[in-house]
Amino acid sequence: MTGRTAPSGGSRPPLSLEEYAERARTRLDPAVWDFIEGGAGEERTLAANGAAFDRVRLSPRVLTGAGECDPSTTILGRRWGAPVAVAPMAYHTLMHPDGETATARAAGAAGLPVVVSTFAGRTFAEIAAAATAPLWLQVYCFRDRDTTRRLIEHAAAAGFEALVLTVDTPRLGRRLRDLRNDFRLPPHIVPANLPADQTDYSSPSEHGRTGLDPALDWSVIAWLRSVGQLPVLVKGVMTAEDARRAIAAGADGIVVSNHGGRQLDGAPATLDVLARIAAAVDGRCPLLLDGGVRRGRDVLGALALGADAVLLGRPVLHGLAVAGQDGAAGVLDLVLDELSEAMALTGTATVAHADASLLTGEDPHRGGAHATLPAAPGNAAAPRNAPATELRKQDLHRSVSDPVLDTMNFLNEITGRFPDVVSFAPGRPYEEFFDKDEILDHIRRYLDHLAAGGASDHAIRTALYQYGPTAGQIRGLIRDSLRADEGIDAAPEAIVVTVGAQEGMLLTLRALFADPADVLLVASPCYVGITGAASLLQVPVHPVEERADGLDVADVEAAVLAERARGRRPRAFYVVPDHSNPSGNTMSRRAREELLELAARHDLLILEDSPYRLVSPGVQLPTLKAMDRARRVIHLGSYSKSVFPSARVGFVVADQPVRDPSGAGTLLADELAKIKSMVTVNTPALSQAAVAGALLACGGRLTERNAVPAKHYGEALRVTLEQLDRHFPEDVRDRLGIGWNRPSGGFFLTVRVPFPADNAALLRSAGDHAVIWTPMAYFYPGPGGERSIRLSFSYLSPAEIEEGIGRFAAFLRAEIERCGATVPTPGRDT
Ligand SMILES: Cc1cc2nc3c(=O)[nH]c(=O)nc-3n(C[C@H](O)[C@H](O)[C@H](O)COP(=O)(O)O)c2cc1C
Repeated sequence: MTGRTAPSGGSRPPLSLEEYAERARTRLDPAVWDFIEGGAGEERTLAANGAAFDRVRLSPRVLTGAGECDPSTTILGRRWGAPVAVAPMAYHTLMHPDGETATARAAGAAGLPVVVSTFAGRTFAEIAAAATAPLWLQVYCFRDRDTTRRLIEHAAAAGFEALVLTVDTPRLGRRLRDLRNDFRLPPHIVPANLPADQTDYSSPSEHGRTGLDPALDWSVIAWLRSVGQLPVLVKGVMTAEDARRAIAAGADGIVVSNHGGRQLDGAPATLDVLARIAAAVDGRCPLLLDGGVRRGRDVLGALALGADAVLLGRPVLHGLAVAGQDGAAGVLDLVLDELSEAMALTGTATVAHADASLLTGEDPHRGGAHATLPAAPGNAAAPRNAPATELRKQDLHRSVSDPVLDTMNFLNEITGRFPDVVSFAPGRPYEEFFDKDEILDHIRRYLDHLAAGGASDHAIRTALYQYGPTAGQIRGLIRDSLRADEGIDAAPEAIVVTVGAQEGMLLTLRALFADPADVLLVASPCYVGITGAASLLQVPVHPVEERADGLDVADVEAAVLAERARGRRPRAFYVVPDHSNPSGNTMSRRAREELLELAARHDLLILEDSPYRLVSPGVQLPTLKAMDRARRVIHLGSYSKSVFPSARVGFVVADQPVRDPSGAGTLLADELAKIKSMVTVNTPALSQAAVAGALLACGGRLTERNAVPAKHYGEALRVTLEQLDRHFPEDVRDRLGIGWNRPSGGFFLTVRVPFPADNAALLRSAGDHAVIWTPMAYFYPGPGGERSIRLSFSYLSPAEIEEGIGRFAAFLRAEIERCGATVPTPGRDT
C-alpha cells in the first residue's frame, strides 16, 4: 500500500482483510452485501472454510539462511508474482462502476492473474486492455452450447490464456439471504459478454436454474478444448476420485472449491480435503484451491498441504467496494505482504520450499490423507483387503515438488497427444549416425587394446565383469583424448568417470557446497540438469541473466558482490561457454579471460560444461579449463553427443588440491570418487568399454571422429537460419518484433517473439500448426524468458527442418495476429 492514498472510510488504510470487509459492509446496500457474503443453506460450509484455515499451525524456523523470500511461481508456463489469483466472481460492477477493469489493473500491478467470470460486468476486450498479468475465463456451460462457444471465442480473441470450467453448479445453491431479500440485480448490472437478448439475468438463482446445463459429464472437457484450444482447468472438485477423473478426461488443472460455501451446504471445507486430493493429483497438473483464504499465511498453509496456488474471492470484492482499483490493490498487497512475512518467519525461501514440514505436529490436517488404494496385484502374502501404503508427496523431499524436476513433462505429454508434429524440442543427436553393429566393434577393440597392453585373460574378464574402480577404468584414454582435442592437460588421477555429466554435476555440487550460505551462480537461462541437481541438494542458486549477445562478465561480478552483501558465499559459477544449451550463445575469448580473472579475484570456482564443442563445425575457442592456470575450473565432460548418449558416460576433471587439517593432501577428484562410491559405485564397465573403443578407433581425436556429424549439425543450423530468414526477411521481422540469434554451432538457437511463449501458446502451436518447441521460460531459475523460444535442430533432417520452420512461421504469424498486430506477408512488403 505504500504511496497509495488510504481508501476512504477510515483514517488509515485497513490493516487486515477483516478490516476491509468491515469497511465494505458499511458502504454497501445490505442486500448486495448479503449477495456477496452469503452462502447456501445454513452456511455451515461457508463457516467451515474459514475455520479450517484458523486451525492451521505453521512452524517458525530460525537461522535458516533463507534470505529474501521469493513468492513468485510458475503456473501453466506463466510466471505469477505470487501463488495467488483472483477467483471468478460475477458482476464486479456491483462493487464499483469500473468493475473487472479495476480488478485487472490492481491484480496486474502485483503480477497476479484474474479468473474472469462468465457473468463479468465489463467486456473481455475492456478487461484485456486493463490487464498486465494473465487472464483466464471461468466458463459456465449453458444449455445453449452456441452461447458458451461464442463466449469462449470472444475471450480467446481477447488473449485469455485458459478456461476454468465451473462444475459444481448444475443448479445454483439455495442462498437463503438472497431468498429472504428477494435479491434482484439493479437494471444497469448486466453480463457484458452474454447476448443482450430477452434473457432475464436479474435473478442469478432463477437464471442459473433455466440457463445452466444440468447434465454435463466429463466429455465437456474435450469439447471445451476443441472450441478454445486453451488449457482447461476444472473448478469445484472436492474428492480425490473426481480429481483422478478430471485428469483422465484431459484437464490441465484442478481447482479444489466448494464455491465459497455457496453450493452444497454441508460439504467439507476445501482445506480439509486438499491433502487427499493433492496425493491423487500427484503433481500431474497444477492444483489450486479457494474458499476462506483471508491472510497471507493462509496461502502458505494451502501450499504446505499440497496446493500450487490459491484463488482469492470475496476479499477482492471488499477492496473494490471500499476504493475501486486502489482498494482491490490494497487487498492484494496486504495478502502478498503477509505471505512474505509468513515465508520469512518460517524460513521458506521460495514457494517450491513450502511443504508439509511447515506444519506443526499438532496440525489437524497433517495426517488427514489416508486414501485407501487397492492392494498390489499378485502379492499373495498380503491380506486380501490390506490398503497399499500410500505416501504423501508433502512428506517427500521438497525437490520432488520443484517444477524444475518436472520441466519436460508437459512437452512429453504434448508430443504424445500430437504425434504428427515436427518437434524442435529435443536436444538429441541425429540418429542416422548410429550403426547397430559398431557398438560391438568398440567393445572388441577395447578388449584387444587391453590384451595388447599385456593384460591377462583373467584381468580382462575382471575388467569387464566385475565391480570396477570407482573413479573409472578408462581415465588414461580420456586423458589422451582431452590432450588431443581440447588442449586440457589433466593427470588420469584428476579424472572421475561418471554416469553422464549429470552425475558429475551432482558429485561436484555435493562436495563443494558444505555450508547453507554457499551459493551457486548460474548463467540464466540455464541447463536444467544443474538447477535440478542444486534443487536435490538444497543448494541455493543465483541466476546471472545472459544478455541477447551472451554473458557479460560484469553481471557475474555484480551477482558475486550482491551475494556477499547478503552474507552468503558465492562458491562456484556454472556455465556452458560454447553453443550454450539453451540459448546457443558462445562466450568470446575475451569474456573467457575476464571470467577467469574474476574467479581469481573473488575466489570463485568455475564449473565448465561444454558438450557441444566436438560436434560443432569449424575451429572452437579454447575451453576454460585449457586456459586455466590456477586450477579454478572444474571441467564436466560428456560423451553423449560425441560418442552416443545411451552409454551414459561422462567425466569430471577435478585437479584441485585438497588439504586436510593434518596437512595431508588429495585431489578433488579423490573426494568426488568417495561420494560416487555411495551413488553409483562405478560407471558400468560395458559402457566405459564401448566409449573406450570409440576413442581408440580415432586415436582419441573425437574431432576427427565427429567431422561428419559436426558438418551435419552445422548444415542443420544453416538450414534453420536460412528458412527463418526466408519466412521473415529482415524488415518484416523488425516490424513484427521477432528476432533470433545466430549461433556458430551446437544444437540450439533462441527466437524472440512479441507474445507470451508459454504452454498455452505451445498447445496452439501443436494443435493448429503441428510444430512444437520449448518455452525458454522453462530454463530460467527465476522470472524471465517469457517471450523467447528454444529451437533445437539437431534431431531433424534438412527436409524436416524446412517443413517445420514453415509450420513454425505460420504459428508465429497466427499468434501475432491473435495479439492484435498486423502480419505482413513475405514478398508483398519486402
Ligand atoms: C459474489 C460471488 C460471485 C461468484 N461468482 C462466481 C462465478 O461467476 N463463477 C464461479 O465459478 N464462481 C463464482 N463464485 C465463487 C468463487 O469463485 C470462489 O469459489 C469463492 O468465492 C472462493 O471463496 P472465498 O470467497 O471464500 O475466497 C462467486 C463467489 C462470490 C462470493
